[in-house]
Amino acid sequence: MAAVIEVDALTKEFSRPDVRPGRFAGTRSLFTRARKVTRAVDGISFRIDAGELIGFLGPNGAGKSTTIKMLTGILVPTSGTVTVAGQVPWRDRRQNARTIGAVFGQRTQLWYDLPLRDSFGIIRDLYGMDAATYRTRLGEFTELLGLDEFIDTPVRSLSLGQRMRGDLVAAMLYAPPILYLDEPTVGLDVVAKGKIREFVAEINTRRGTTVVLTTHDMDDVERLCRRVIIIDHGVLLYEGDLESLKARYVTTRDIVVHATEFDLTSVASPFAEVLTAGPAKATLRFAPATTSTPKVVHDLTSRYPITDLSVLEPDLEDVIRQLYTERRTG
Ligand SMILES: Nc1ncnc2c1ncn2[C@@H]1O[C@H](COP(=O)(O)OP(=O)(O)OP(=O)(O)O)[C@@H](O)[C@H]1O
Repeated sequence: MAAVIEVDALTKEFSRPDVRPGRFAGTRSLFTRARKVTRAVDGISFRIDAGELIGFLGPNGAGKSTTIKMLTGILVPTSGTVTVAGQVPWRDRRQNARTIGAVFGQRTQLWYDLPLRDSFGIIRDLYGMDAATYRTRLGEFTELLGLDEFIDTPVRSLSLGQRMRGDLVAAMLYAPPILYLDEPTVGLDVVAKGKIREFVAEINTRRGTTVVLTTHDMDDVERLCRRVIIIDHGVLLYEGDLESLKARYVTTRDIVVHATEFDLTSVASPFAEVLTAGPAKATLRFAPATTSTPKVVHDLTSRYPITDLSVLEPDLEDVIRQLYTERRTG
């Protein structure tokens, strides 16, 4: 696969006058040249292939928005390079605007007083779309996202979930090959979240749109992303498969067994440690690095009349927390 986004040693510093508290606090900055520099992004490099749906993660203040702003051409880097579909985003802004779509969860790009339908019409004209393509695409998106009920309602009267769906359509109408989504499900109910996830998965698989998804919602990540980039304090912590990340940080797995006609209180296994054991249910822990799941399952089911069994999935939130902690203390 060819890389569609290439980021190399990317750095962004923000600098502002350093006003210190004191007797002349208010006037000090007029007379000194002292400036306070924040390095929001600190030399990160990564590649995103065409057609990927990648999670871009990090705690608050990690530098995610600053990075996305450089990828979309809103901010100019202090140093380092970015190419998006062969262009330098802040230099080729006009061309870049056709290459990318962007949705920022916290604010809308739609016209507040207009119904969605009129906003979409403006986008059609801005991007010079032909009538047939526009009609087909809008029809397809309307159906996917269930826009019918509110497409003629002014944006200011829409609920957050409805508005988000409108924003997604607006970003995808002209079929940009790359879509940036910044917290697209924040504050939404389960139904609206589900619709948005379905839409994102659909455009990624069916149209091959490359999607860069920033989110604090680990459900979004689990459901949508195979690969993730994780940053903290402007530094790259991880770039790779979600599964490998879990494998690296999850050193133990828990298995829960149930029995209806047998007392599990004294359950034991040479391959796992018993965490809790009651008459009908027991939880055991094993190390996947040395013992395979089938081995533990086979051992338990061959020796006990087990009626139900489940291996607990590692919690992504725990994995990521561990990654942040390791970096801060290590
Ligand atoms: N215009 C600016 N001027 C000064 N500092 C800034 C500016 N924009 C961002 N920062 C600082 O840069 C750092 C990274 O901010 P950024 O918004 O990129 O983080 P984030 O990962 O998007 O966080 P969140 O998840 O909270 O949105 C923060 O310390 C922030 O205060």
